[in-house]
This record gives sequence, C-alpha cells and structure tokens, in this order.
Amino acid sequence: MTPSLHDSVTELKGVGKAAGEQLEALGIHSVYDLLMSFPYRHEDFRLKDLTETPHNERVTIEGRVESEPTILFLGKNRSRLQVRLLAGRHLVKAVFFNQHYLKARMTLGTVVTVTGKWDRGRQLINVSNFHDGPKTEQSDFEPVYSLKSVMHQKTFRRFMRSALDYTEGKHEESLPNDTLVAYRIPAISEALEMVHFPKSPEDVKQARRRFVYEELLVFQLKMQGIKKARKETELGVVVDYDLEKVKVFIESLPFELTNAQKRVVNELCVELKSTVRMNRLLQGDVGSGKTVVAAIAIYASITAGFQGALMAPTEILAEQHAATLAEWLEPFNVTVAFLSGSTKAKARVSLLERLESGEIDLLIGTHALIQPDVVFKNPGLVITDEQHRFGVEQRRVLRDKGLNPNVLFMTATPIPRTLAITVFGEMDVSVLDELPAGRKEIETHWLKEESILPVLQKMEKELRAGRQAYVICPLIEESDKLDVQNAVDVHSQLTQHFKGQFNVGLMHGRLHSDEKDAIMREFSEGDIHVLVSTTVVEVGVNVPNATFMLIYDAGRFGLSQLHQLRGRVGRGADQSYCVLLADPKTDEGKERMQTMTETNDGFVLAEKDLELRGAGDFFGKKQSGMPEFKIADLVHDFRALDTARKDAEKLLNSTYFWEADEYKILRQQLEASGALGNERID
Ligand SMILES: Nc1ncnc2c1ncn2[C@@H]1O[C@H](COP(=O)(O)OP(=O)(O)OP(=O)(O)O)[C@@H](O)[C@H]1O
Repeated sequence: MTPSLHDSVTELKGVGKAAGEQLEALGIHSVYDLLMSFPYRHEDFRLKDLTETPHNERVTIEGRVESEPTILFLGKNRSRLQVRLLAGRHLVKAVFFNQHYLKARMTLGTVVTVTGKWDRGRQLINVSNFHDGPKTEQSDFEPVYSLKSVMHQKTFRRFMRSALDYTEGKHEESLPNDTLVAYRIPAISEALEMVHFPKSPEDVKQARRRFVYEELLVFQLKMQGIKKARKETELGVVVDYDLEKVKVFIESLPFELTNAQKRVVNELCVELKSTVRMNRLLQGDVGSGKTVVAAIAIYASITAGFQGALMAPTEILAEQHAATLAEWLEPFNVTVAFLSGSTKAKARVSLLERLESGEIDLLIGTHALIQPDVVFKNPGLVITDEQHRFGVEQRRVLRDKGLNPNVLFMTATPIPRTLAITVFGEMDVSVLDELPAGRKEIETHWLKEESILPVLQKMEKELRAGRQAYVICPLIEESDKLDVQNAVDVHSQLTQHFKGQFNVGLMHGRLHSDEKDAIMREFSEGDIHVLVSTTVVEVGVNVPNATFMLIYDAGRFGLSQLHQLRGRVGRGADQSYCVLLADPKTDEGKERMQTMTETNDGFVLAEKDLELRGAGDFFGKKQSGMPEFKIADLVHDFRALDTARKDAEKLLNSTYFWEADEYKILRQQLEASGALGNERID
C-alpha cells in the first residue's frame, strides 16, 4: 500500500496502539492531522554569551562540570540540585529543582548543555532544560506543542519526524506556483519541515506566513463562495417601490440626509429592486442616523405593497423605534404596530390576525417577532437592530421566516474591519461614516472616583441651562442584582443632592416594562432631569436634549461599550460632556481611559478594543459566531486577511480558478465545505 496522508497515525514507525490512543485524545487521527498540529511557540536553544545576556532572560549555555553536584532535599518529592559549570570564561551555578536523578549524569569534567533563566546578580541559571553532551547534538529551535500532558514533547516530535518521512513527496500543493513566487512563501513540504523542525526563527516566520495565508484564503473562498452562490441562486422578492412617494417622504423629514445616509439609502434601494435577496449589514457609528435609513427602506417596500418588520434587542429600544417610525410614517398612511413579550394575550391575537391579513404594514418589536406563530402576509424587508446581540441561530430563524424577505442587519457597534470581514463575511456591508452636520464633538474627561463633587457641579450647570443628564452606575460583573442595588444607592444620593431643584429618575433591568416605558417617556419629555441607570440605556436610546453623561467605574467597561454609552449624549446641536470615573490599576486600563478622552471615532476605538482585548472578547464569548482559526490570528494577521479577501474575490470571478489543475485542491476544499450548495458555515 502506498503511504497516504489519510492513513491512521498508527501506520507510522514507532507509533503503537498506546501512542495511537494518546494521539487520538489530542484529536489526532490521521497522519495529516498530525502534520497539521502546529506548535504554539518555539524554544530558542541557540548558545548565548553570558556577558551580553540581560538579567532574567532565558539562555542556553554549554559548560563543563567543575564541581560535584550537591543535593538538598526540601521535603517529599522536592529537591534542589546544584552544580558549577564552566562556560567559556564564566563559572556559573546551575540549579535544578526536583530533578536530583540528573546527578548521575554530571560527573566531573563532562560537558552538558543547559537552558534556563539567567540570574545575572547571582551568576546562576535556573535550569528548565538539560542535555548531557555538547550543544552540537541538539537543534537550535524546538517547537513546543499543546499536548495537555498527554505525552512528552520529545515523543511528539519523534512522531512528527516519522510523519514527515512517511509522507515525503506526497504533499499536494494547494497554492499555485505563481502565488508562492509572488508572496515569497514556501511550498507545502518545505513549510511543514520549517514549522516542525526549524533551523532559525526566520524559518518559523516564513512557514507561518504560508499557513496563515492558506487558511485565510480557504476561509475567504468559503465566505465569498456562499455570498456568490446566494446571489446567483437565491432569488429574493423584487421590491418595485414608488420612487416619487419615497422622495416625498424623504422631503417630509425634519432634516436633510447626510451624504452617507443618501449613499446607503441608494445602496439599499438598488438592492431592493433587484432579484438578489438582500443580506446586508449596516454599520454606523453612534448617532450617525441609522433609524431614518431603516425607515426609508421600509417605506420603500411598503409603497411596493410589502410589509416591513423591525426588530430591536431591548423593549426600550423597540418602543422608541415604534414611536419614531409611527411619527414619521403614519402621515403617509402606514399602519404601524408594536409587539413585545409583554403585549397582552388578547391584543396579541388581534394583532397577529391583522398582520396575517396584511392590514399591518410595519411591525416593530423585540424577539417576540420571531415566534413561530407570527406570520406575515407578504414580508418585503426585515430589519434587525443591534446585530451582534442576536445569536447566530436567531439570524437564521429570521432569515428563514416568510417568503425569502430581504434582510438588513443594523449595528451601532463599529466593528473592526477584520472582524467584519470574518464574522459577517458572507454579507454585504454598508457603512454610515458621517455624523449629521452641526454635531459638536463630545468633550470627554477621565477623573478619579474621589473627584465627584466638581463633576456634580458641572452637571448642575448643564441642568440649569435646561439640559438633561445620564448617570451610569457602578457595574458589578455577573450580578444584575448588585448592579440594581448600586443604581438604587446612587439614585437616592442624587435625589438628596438635587432635592427641590431637579427630578432624578431611576432605570434598571428589573423594572417592569410598563415602569421602564413610563420613566423613559418622562425623561424624553424632560420631566426627569437626571436619569440614573444601569447599562440598559446602552444602545439606541435617543434623547437629544441630554448633554451630560457620568459613568461610574468606567474601567470595567470595554471601549466599545463606553463609546455606546457616551453616544447617548451629543445627539443634538449642543455641546455635550462625558465624565469617566475610573481608577485603573493596570497600564492597559489607563491606556483605555486615555484613548476614550482622545477620540470620538467609534471605528478607531473598536480597533483599539480589539488590540487590547483580542478577538474572542470583542463580541463577548457566547454570541460571537466567531470562526476559529488554527493558526491565523485576526489581530495580527489583518494584512494577510485583506490580501486573502481580495485574492478570493478575484479567484471566484475567474474561469481559470474553476478549471485549472493547480486550483484543484482549493476547489475541493470549497466544495467540501458546502459553501457552494447554499449551506452556511455559522
Ligand atoms: N441627517 C440628519 N440630520 C440631522 N439629524 C439627524 C439626521 N439623521 C438622523 N438625525 C437625528 O440624529 C439622532 C440620531 O439618529 P439615530 O437615533 O438614528 O442614530 P443611530 O445611528 O441609531 O445611533 P445609535 O446607534 O447611537 O442609536 C436622531 O435624533 C435623529 O433624528
């Protein structure tokens, strides 16, 4: 039988049944799996000159044993072995913890190689790696794999060697030669050798470049393949809207659209009218005016005889949308209805009947909109606000609902480009990157917690000028109950402080939705002057007269979340202020607060957030829908991602890719992923 990559690892020399089971426990079944198990770091065993090695750095030295090793037993299974080594002109101490059995291998005069942390002051090496013999017999770089204590690194490397020898000459190259040459990346067999048995750090770097590019290219081919297949095969409803009516509606609005809004409205309208089913993400920075764009698109589809739906993640936000859209659209004979979990059973039944009969043109609500018994007569456009708060599964339910409606996802969280490409890679993206004219930049200050009095004075000044303020309460992770307690405390302190002058309201997630509505209404009508709240006001709340935002414990929030909170002010023409109270202990924490005071640009903050917190945390673990990469890292490999994205697009649109032999493997991977058959890889 000729050796193949798909053979079981037990075919390899030296891998018996027991080892096979151990590898199995690591998720490694075939020879290919083994080769594709990449090290997570490499150990540097190059000899170093001790005169030039800084304190606390890892070093490898070669030395002659100059003294009898001494052992000190420190208790059960604990020992300290010490020996003097002569390395060049240096006489150093080498210390080994819990390895007293090495004593026998260090007779006077033998040469050994040790690696460990260098204590410059004490001229001592705390040894973590020992080799009896001179350095020449050991390689300079050794990969370190994630083996979860299942087996020794050395054993694993031996199996890796067997695997490489076993498959020599059998690796099929998935990238065409031109690409290898153009990007100066090593071919597959060479790259595997370089990553598992590198001769220098440069080897590791070059090999890594290859695997990262390959992984991202395959990923991009899949994502874009899905998008392309959808456009070609999945026909959406054609929304043949009435342009004149839409224009009249736009003219009726109390403001002129920004250029970005005009551009996005155009993008949406073109797509609505086409047979392509819309699957689009609308990203806009806080306050950039997404709601009106949504309203125009919905109105357009209503003029063509379709129904619209708008879904928001919180009841407050859904209500606010309902109020705004009703105000704009009802004068144009649009019937707007609201549905949430707290809609009473009787009202719900009648609402569902009116929806199914087509009497309701636009349904606005929360998750309640995706219940199975909510049936539209003729849905043309479904919009969800705050995309990333909905799980992947909900996205699917929504998309599968009704007669293939067009779907628009809106998010107020600017998403770093790399993440947008990956998480929403199969969607089209529109961006609102301009704020309405006349907005003043929010002034942001970062203060220590004890500086509260001057902050309250400043707040009072704003209140006296007829403006309103938000106070966001200390956040206690994972404890909604304690958050509420904090809000209650802050509320009573401020009520006391402003007694007889200003009304202070309290808002938190545990209030009944009727109470929340009442408070929100009082705040937006100006009867409540200061709104003390937990983060429930984070998204979407729009009260343009509010100009002052105070955030307690700001250090506990992510940058994007702070930006969202801050975005509740600065929504009108007046100068607004945001005060962050925080006492961060770490440099990273300080840097985050500093960044907040320096920029109001959500996209810049999002990039920074990603850089500081990493991709996994950006969306929050659970709902991220983040694809997992074996080797690529979205924070550092964004350039490769961009290249891969462009290359994938070019390839999918060329006939050569679909026919040429050199793309056979990539094509096979694409087909195997199901991307072309309309199956999604969520
Ligand atoms: N072109 C415009 N000119 C002036 N004001 C506008 C314009 N577009 C929207 N607005 C107003 O700006 C405010 C913010 O708009 P909107 O609530 O749609 O923002 P958003 O993008 O949803 O932001 P967020 O995500 O922060 O809620 C609203 O009061 C809205 O009426």
